[in-house]
Amino acid sequence: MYMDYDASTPRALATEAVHAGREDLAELGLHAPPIDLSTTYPSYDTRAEAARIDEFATTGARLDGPPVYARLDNPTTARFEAALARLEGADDAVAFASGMAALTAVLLVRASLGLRHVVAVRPLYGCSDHLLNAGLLGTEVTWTDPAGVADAIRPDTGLVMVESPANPTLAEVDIRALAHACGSVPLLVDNTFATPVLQRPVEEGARIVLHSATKYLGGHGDVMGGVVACDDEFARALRQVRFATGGVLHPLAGYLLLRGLSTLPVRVRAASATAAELVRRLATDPRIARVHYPRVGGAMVSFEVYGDPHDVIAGVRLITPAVSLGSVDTLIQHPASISHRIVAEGDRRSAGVSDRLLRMSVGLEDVEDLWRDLTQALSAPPAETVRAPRAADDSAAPSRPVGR
Ligand code: MET
Repeated sequence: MYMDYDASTPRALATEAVHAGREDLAELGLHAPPIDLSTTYPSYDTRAEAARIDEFATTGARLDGPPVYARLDNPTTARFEAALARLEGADDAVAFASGMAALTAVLLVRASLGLRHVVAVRPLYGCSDHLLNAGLLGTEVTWTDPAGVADAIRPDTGLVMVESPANPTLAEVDIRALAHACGSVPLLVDNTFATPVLQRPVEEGARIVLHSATKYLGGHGDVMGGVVACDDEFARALRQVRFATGGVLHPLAGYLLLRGLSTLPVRVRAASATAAELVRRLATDPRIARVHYPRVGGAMVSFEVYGDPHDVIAGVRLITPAVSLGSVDTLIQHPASISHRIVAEGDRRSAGVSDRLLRMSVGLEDVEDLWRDLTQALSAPPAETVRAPRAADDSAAPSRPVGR
């Protein structure tokens, strides 16, 4: 299985993005990474397989040779994991079926050690907030601000969790200071919005970096996945949980995510430049009450409108009104209605997620086209009708307005 890397020759992020996880391809006589769709792997030596299964159950270490069964490991996904770990400056990475499956595995690793208490800073992505707050996995959460983290830590605290820049307000924390405040408790940073192009939390003392790979890592809105970059010890524990609970990434998704990484630096930089220009224009627009944009930069922009945010969503024509982010095209959504709907209203508001807040994921379109669409949507009269979605096989039919 692929894992070769000579750490004595450090390379720039842009170089790693196109080469990490692929170093053996030329020797294999390949250019594109191979996709291994096997669910099982043959062996004529059952005693040897039993020994390998024992080894995995004991250590969680990646096996030499074929993975026995696809729930243990996959060579295509392993390339993506190796590449993402390299970009994040981590020892290793473990991929999952979604970001929520990845967060679940992290919580289970800690809970299995009896460390069921989590300290977390709001806002987090709405479903992360819900997973912690509802205690679905037997965990208990204490919400605090960054300054309160050290005091909130208890003997049974297994994790401190933050998202920076946070979904959807783009609030940031000082990761280095927070890692210091955590002491020996692992700090998890959700780095989905910044990506390793703009921020590498491991270098600032975080032990665990979480991504919804569905977003910038995939980059094209066509693959769902999650990944955790961390040290070797934590990665082994995550692999054991992944084997036991089954939230594996499909190898085709592993292939697409590896391909996505190769353009990650250019996509993030180009979209960030456009986002920064839109922020400049929004900041002086009289229809906008407040613009949120993080110091670290990036392609996410949030803003509060004086008017009805639902009218803006109904008014866009080039920009796609949809949840999610990190794709090549620009998306806009209303967090209080969608991404953070599951968070109780009071918790949402106290975390700074106002009902007038809109969250935009800036894509790779021309900035003037985006500005034209945004500015006409901001001026749109109150929407009395909404467009019905068109069926895929119905493209010739006119869209039918539907009463609200
Ligand atoms: C199911 S709603 C959210 C999807 C995604 N995590 C987002 O924040 O847009």
